[in-house]
This record gives sequence, structure tokens and C-alpha cells, in this order.
Amino acid sequence: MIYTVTLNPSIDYIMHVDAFKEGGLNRATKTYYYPGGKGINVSRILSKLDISTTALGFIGGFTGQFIQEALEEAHVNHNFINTGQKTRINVKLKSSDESEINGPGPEITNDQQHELLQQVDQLSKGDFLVVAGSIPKTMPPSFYKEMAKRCEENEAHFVADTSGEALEDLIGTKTFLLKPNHHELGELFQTSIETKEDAIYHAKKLMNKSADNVIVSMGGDGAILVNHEYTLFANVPKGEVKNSVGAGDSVVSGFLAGYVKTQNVKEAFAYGVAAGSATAFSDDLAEAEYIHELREQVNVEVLS
Ligand SMILES: Nc1ncnc2c1ncn2[C@@H]1O[C@H](COP(=O)(O)OP(=O)(O)OP(=O)(O)O)[C@@H](O)[C@H]1O
Ligand SMILES: O=P(O)(O)OC[C@@]1(O)O[C@H](CO)[C@@H](O)[C@@H]1O
Repeated sequence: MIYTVTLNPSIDYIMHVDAFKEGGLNRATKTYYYPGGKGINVSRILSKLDISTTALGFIGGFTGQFIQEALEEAHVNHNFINTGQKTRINVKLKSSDESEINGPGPEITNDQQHELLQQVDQLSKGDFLVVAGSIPKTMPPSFYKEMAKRCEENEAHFVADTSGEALEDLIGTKTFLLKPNHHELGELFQTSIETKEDAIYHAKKLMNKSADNVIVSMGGDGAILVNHEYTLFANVPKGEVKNSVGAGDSVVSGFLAGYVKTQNVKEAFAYGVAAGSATAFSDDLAEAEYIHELREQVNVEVLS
């Protein structure tokens, strides 16, 4: 089973506005509501790809109720802890540019944190736990590391798509996959990543003997994967980028779906990149058929 954790889920409220004017009255031409948060997105795509998944995390209020109902409609299992406070709404404004306003999220008590850790303790050997997204301010940045340690004890695979202090904290902790984008990797090592060589050098530093695989996505410039056997580069398919929300989450889902189906890291990597681009070229998260179609356009090169 692949479990995902979203500590700070959201309703993603997508607003399309022609020629947005700051400080003026703008009227949206189209609006959409989606269940959001990075872990939830990973679960939604896995489910589209017929991979069994359960979404965990904290949820509450009418917004939390909406998310649970939307996940049920999409046949995504969930087992959230109720915070008794409203889950946030994140605004994604699509005009000539994409702008995002993400809410802060609720306070999570020590008891609620403990309850989530107890759920993680129930994982079995071979399960996957994917943690992705921001950590609410009332929780320690080391919370992901605590979950990773518990996964190691249970022989479950730990996967993280995070940045900043939470990512730094995972260096030296056993993980199956880390997936920063090149900006997040640069920020971690206080540098700017301009080339794939820069990305490879710093991905290896992040891998630091304890991560099995590190993927660094570089938007339209492709992606690299390093592990203890080889270094790979994947191109991205060509297309019109419509939506970056959830593209990074799609890379993680595609990789895991490919890995669970084939046990082959190269194939999983190609599938992850195809899934990322399929979402980037769609209005919402990608559909399975489109991911399969784009997979044919992704070539994985073994660099060393
Ligand atoms: N211009 C593009 N052309 C094709 N694919 C793209 C493009 N931009 C992004 N993608 C796809 O989306 C994936 C993730 O993009 P990116 O590297 O920007 O990660 P991210 O910043 O984590 O994503 P997100 O914007 O969802 O947070 C890429 O690996 C690629 O598959
Ligand atoms: O505020 P966070 O937790 O960093 O990111 C949350 C978020 O922007 O990430 C997802 C896309 O990756 C969206 O569904 C959601 O709104």
C-alpha cells in the first residue's frame, strides 16, 4: 500500500481571470474547486493509475468535508485526523501569469501529532509513505524525519517531496526517494543550480549514502535521477504548459506507480517525468491515458 501524508491539505480554488488588474475589481471567467495539498495530489494520481493508496493527514471543517467527499468520488481511500478547525483554501490565480496564495493552515495539537505517528507505526514491510507539502507552523520541522525513522524501523519505504529545513533534516536519514526541484536543491546548498551538472553534483550531496534515489526536476529543462548505481537524465515532452499546480507531485506519483509496476528505476523515472508533463499540459492533474501517451516521448539517458 502507498500511504500519503498531507499535514496541511487545501481546497485549491482555481480562478481564471482575463488580464488580472491588481487593486481593481476583477471578474473570473471560470472557477474550479479541487481537493489539494501535495500528498493528496499524489494519492489522486496514483488512484487514476490504479495503484492502491490511502491519504493520511489533518483535516477539518466544511472545507475538510469537501475534500473527503471529493476523494471518495475519485475512489481514493483516506483516514484523516480531524482537527476541528477549517482546512485552508489556496487560491490559484490564472491570468497571463500563474499566481498562488496559500493559506497558513490550522494549529495541530501534540495529541493530534501523536495520533498520526501511531498511524505511521502501523505500516508494514514494503509499504510506502509519501510525505509532501508544507509543515504547519505549530509542528516541528523535524516531524518528517520522525516519520522517516519510524518507517525505517518497520522496513517501509519513505518518500519526501519537501524543501527548506524539513529537507535538510532528512540528510543522513534513510529514505527511498527525495524529489526537490532545482530551486529547492539550490536553496538547500545556498547556491543556484543552472545546469544539469550542478544538479547532479548537489543531488549526490543530498543523497549522502542514506537516500536510495534523488530526483531533481528542472521544469522544462528535464530531470536528473541519481542513485548508488547510476546517474540518469530525462528530457521532457513538448507541449503547451497550462498548469504547474501538481506537476511536481505528479512526478512522484508517476515514479512510484512505475516502480510498483516494474521494479525498474529507469522506467519509473521516465514514467514520473511523463506524469509531470502530462499535468503541466492539463487543466487539473493528468489523466492516466495522457501519461501513457507522453511516456513515449521521454528518453532516459544513462550519464554514468
Ligand atoms: N515547460 C515544461 N515542459 C514540459 N514539462 C514540464 C514543463 N515544466 C514542468 N514540466 C513537468 O513538470 C515536472 C515538475 O516541474 P518542476 O520541475 O517545475 O517541479 P516542481 O516545482 O516541483 O513542480 P510544481 O510547480 O508542481 O511545484 C517536470 O519534471 C516536468 O515533467
Ligand atoms: O503550501 P504547500 O503545502 O507547500 O503547498 C500546497 C499546494 O500549493 O501544493 C499543491 C501543488 O503541489 C497544491 O494542491 C496546494 O495548494
